Amino acid sequence: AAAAATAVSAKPAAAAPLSADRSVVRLGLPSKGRMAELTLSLLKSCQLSVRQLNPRQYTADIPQVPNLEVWFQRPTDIVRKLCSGDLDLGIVGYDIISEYAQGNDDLVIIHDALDFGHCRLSLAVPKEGIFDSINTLEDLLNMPQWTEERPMRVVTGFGYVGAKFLKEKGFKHVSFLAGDGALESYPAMGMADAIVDLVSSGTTLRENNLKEIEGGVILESQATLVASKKSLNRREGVLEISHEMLERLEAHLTASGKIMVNLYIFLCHTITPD
Ligand SMILES: Nc1ncnc2c1ncn2[C@@H]1O[C@H](COP(=O)(O)OP(=O)(O)OP(=O)(O)O)[C@@H](O)[C@H]1O
Ligand SMILES: O=P(O)(O)OC[C@H]1O[C@H](OP(=O)(O)OP(=O)(O)O)[C@H](O)[C@@H]1O
Repeated sequence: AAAAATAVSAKPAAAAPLSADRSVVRLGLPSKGRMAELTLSLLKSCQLSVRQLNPRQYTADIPQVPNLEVWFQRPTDIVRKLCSGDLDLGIVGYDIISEYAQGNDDLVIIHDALDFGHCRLSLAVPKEGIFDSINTLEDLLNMPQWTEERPMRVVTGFGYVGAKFLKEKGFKHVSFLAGDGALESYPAMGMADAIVDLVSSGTTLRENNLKEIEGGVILESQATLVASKKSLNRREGVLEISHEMLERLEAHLTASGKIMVNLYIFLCHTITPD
């Protein structure tokens, strides 16, 4: 068990050397969860239909793009595998990149607004009790309740960005508890004072008697196309495939009235050395 524990690190994978024994380009797509189907339908709208022979297989292809392998992975693993050099491109939410790449500068977002998976990562507290008159981050920061012995207990699946945000905002007495889901239940169970979680419609917060506070949005997220800079610079075909995907995404999103926010591109000359 000790050996296993040392093999698993909370830190992002260090930028790995590019594996030379692979000539095919790899794109990671979400294998399940709310992003999975939306990703496939966006690609389909861009005439980039993914062909998966068997729904239990994790690999597929896009006939219009030769030399590209699609790998279905959990979003967190897409980011980890981009960092380790085992994927070259991926489609994932910006929230997941922020949390799991942890500033790894090998990752580059080449399209930051694919127009689905919109949500925000937000700090929320109970509507009532000691939080009755707490409406801003400053109110929360100035609450006398938080001390070294009794810190504000925050439950989240976003320990890295959550802690970074609160530290930057001047919170000193905070402890974090990791949770995977149904985080909105923790305050009512007496296990946490606040939560840092994704919010979209706000219904889940409301139904659990929680509220967001002014200044408490940590980040805004939607689906993005992300690449390994090393792959873009050095693996044959990655730049061309990125270009092709971006052109098709741009054509589709522009036709549906969306503005391209960040065509990182292009690309050809602007990728900085890794
Ligand atoms: N309520 C929401 N509305 C819109 N997009 C969301 C919402 N919640 C999450 N997302 C986006 O969808 C992504 C995947 O969320 P989802 O809950 O499906 O995760 P998952 O891959 O099934 O993992 P897990 O089940 O472990 O949470 C998130 O990283 C985020 O970018
Ligand atoms: O603002 P809303 O539209 O209500 O959406 C917010 C909820 O959506 C996500 O949970 P999800 O449905 O993925 O379930 P989970 O709690 O198991 O992660 C998120 O973690 C919130 O709980």
